[in-house]
Amino acid sequence: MNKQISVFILTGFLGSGKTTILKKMLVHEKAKGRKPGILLNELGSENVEKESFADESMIELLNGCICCTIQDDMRTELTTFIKNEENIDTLIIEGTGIANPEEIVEALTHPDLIDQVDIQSIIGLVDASRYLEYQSLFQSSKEIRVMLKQQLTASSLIVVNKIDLLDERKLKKVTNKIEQTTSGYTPSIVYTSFGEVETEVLFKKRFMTENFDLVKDSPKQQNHHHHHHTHPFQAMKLSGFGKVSKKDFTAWLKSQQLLRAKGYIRFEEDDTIYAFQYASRQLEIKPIESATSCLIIIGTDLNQEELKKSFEKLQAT
Ligand SMILES: Nc1nc2c(ncn2[C@@H]2O[C@H](COP(=O)(O)OP(=O)(O)OP(=O)(O)O)[C@@H](O)[C@H]2O)c(=O)[nH]1
Repeated sequence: MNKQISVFILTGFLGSGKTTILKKMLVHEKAKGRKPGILLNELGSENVEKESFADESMIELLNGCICCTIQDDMRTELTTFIKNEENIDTLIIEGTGIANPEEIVEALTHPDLIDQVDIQSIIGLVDASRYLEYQSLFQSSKEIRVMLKQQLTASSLIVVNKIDLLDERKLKKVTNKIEQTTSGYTPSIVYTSFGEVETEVLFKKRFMTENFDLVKDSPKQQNHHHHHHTHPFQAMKLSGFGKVSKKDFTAWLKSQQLLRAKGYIRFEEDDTIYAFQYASRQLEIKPIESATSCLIIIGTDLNQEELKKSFEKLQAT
């Protein structure tokens, strides 16, 4: 397999400190002798911070959020970037303040891209000085609260930033609120100002993507897969499988606890290879010219061994 680029995703509401932390990460990577690249996404037609990154290897995605509308753009841009900038070791993605990080994971786990990147962590920034206001029924909107929840529950590390701007009593309230929002997700939380987080904490690998090759992973070798319990939001890829029945596959997808599945597949019913998308419990298929079968699953607390076993059974029947 070719070299994989380590990817960090920075998320957090407007002004929470994403750019501040991004700059620190760039300094750290360079000091370690690694070459970082950055992907900046802006809602507007111009990136006002561009000047600060004039010397960096950079992709800019303007005029929209990395959501469904420009996800394809992001994937194409990334694929070209990876091809042209062979010496990049680390890629740091800063979403817009209103991006849902799951959409970024979605683009990175596209079957054509997943093997080239290694998602390390989703770092969620919180502006401690304004968090209570954003959570208040009176001072903010439902959209803001929903978005903050999406950002925090998808994060593998939460950085509570700007603690210089509030007292201990208020910080305690912020902590309680975050714990309430993320209950059941258990991401790690650190407290800081100006994004001063120890690099071991910041750069720790917290997002897991497991690869299962059904041809190579004979039953005897299965114990090679480690079980990581760092964060429940994760991805897995299955490859090396043959045709399956379309009916069984659809039923199987619906019987599993998944957020999302996608990939390339051949059905017993005909000889075509299809690109498929499974979201909101709906399966969509589209014939394509050529591809190697693979199945990518994204979810929380996936029982990967069980999923793999039950999918293997599907093939045998
Ligand atoms: N007082 C204080 N200011 C901070 C802290 N961290 C960042 N700032 C300032 O807050 C402002 C916004 O920080 P950025 O890092 O640009 O935030 P961002 O999340 O990238 O903002 P957007 O680009 O709007 O999404 C800047 O002026 C920073 O210098 C902090 O811990 N305390």
